Amino acid sequence: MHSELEKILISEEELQQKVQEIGNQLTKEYEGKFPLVIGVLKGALPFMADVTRQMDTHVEIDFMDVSSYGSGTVTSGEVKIIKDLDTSVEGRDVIILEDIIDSGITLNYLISLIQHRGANSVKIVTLLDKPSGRQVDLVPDVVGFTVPDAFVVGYGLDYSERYRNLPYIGILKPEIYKES
Ligand SMILES: O=P(O)(O)OC[C@H]1O[C@H](OP(=O)(O)OP(=O)(O)O)[C@H](O)[C@@H]1O
Ligand code: HPA
Ligand SMILES: [Mg+2]
Repeated sequence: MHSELEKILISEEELQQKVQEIGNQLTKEYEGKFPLVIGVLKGALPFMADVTRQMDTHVEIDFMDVSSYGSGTVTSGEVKIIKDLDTSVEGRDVIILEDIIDSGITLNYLISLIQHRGANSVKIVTLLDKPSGRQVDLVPDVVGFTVPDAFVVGYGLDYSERYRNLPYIGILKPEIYKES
């Protein structure tokens, strides 16, 4: 385990097992369709790479980069679009893939945007859900794991742009983010 972690919350094996289950579920739900899978950068990158490879249907992929955290552990409450989609969502069956829903502010914004642009359907799939952080009313359609009220890192999730490359999810030692 990385020395700056308090503990491992979800192992690499548990992640891979869950990703496979979610991929199978999406394969069944979108059979015969051509969903547009939107990954929310940067955190959703490993989850998106793994889950789309478990989907046995045609999929189109695209990315949005939005940010509300800056480099800290508390949301600014303001969502900025850093990179917009290349694809039109009009009439499409959209699947949004997220690494974590915490306050819900990022996804709340994205769902409204994509609905407003005329998507046929929008499904929210998140690897992690942290309900204790919620500031807006938002219930995802698919949740991999519910996590406690702690700052988690790994498998795409960062603190100050570090730890995204860990193959598991861990809880960061509080002294690491209290230092800065
Ligand atoms: O529910 P919320 O409180 O809005 O938090 C969740 C969002 O925050 C993180 O992204 P961040 O803005 O830190 O960008 P990153 O993915 O590039 O790390 C995370 O990846 C989610 O997208
Ligand atoms: O717990 C978290 N970890 C990393 N990024 C995050 N963005 C929102 N919550 C978190
Ligand atoms: Mg982040």
